[in-house]
Amino acid sequence: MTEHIRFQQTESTDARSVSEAGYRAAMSRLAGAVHLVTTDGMSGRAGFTASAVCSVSDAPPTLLVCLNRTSSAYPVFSKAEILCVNTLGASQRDIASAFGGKTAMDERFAAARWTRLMTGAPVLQDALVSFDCRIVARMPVRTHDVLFCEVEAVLEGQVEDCLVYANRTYHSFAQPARPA
Ligand SMILES: NC(=O)C1=CN([C@@H]2O[C@H](COP(=O)(O)OP(=O)(O)OC[C@H]3O[C@@H](n4cnc5c(N)ncnc54)[C@H](O)[C@@H]3O)[C@@H](O)[C@H]2O)C=CC1
Ligand SMILES: Cc1cc2nc3c(=O)[nH]c(=O)nc-3n(C[C@H](O)[C@H](O)[C@H](O)COP(=O)(O)O)c2cc1C
Repeated sequence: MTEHIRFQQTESTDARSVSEAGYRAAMSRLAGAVHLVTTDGMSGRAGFTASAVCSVSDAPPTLLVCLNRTSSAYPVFSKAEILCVNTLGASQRDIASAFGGKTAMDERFAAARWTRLMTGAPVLQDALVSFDCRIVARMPVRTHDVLFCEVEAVLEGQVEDCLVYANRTYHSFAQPARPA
């Protein structure tokens, strides 16, 4: 059962010093990993490209995903109990674009090959790493829902360069070798 957490909205002031466009321009300077967030089940199949993904806790392993409520994927995710966060490698920017909006859901999923782990959520074959999750809590914050997800299984793919999103474009980042 998903826990619904209430967010205390603070009073908005009319005289905002930072505009939406100014905030987005500032955020575009941050480099981040690119993920496909996917789900499948009674509520349907859906997926979207996401950069707003963050580790919350390692005990139990928990991450969060921020999903805009205007997204075409939202109606499905609002009822979903499971999801998979598939972190992309540098060779997967076409899949990132397909899931980045304005493409029909069936067409998005046809652009890649899929498998499953524990929960039944779609796991992208050849992802850099996939986190198979159960959604344990939701918090609506402003325009987005924050989904808190407990990680039930992890699949690490072949080591390749990471896909990075920065300055509104995709880049490759060489995965440093792991210390012995
Ligand atoms: N967190 C989110 O919801 C994100 C949404 N996007 C969406 O993808 C599309 C392409 O974006 P860009 O080419 O990067 O240009 P952009 O100027 O729309 O976004 C620049 C940066 O601002 C942030 N951002 C953008 N829209 C946001 C939103 N609605 N809520 C919170 N943060 C947001 C992200 O960090 C993004 O990398 C846009 O429609 C954008 O809204 C992109 C990145 C993150
Ligand atoms: C690089 C990138 C990162 C994105 N990150 C997020 C995100 O973290 N959360 C989100 O709700 N939308 C994010 N989006 C936007 C969604 O992928 C996209 O809007 C979504 O697929 C909905 O589009 P649609 O309504 O046409 O389906 C991102 C888009 C791109 C290109």
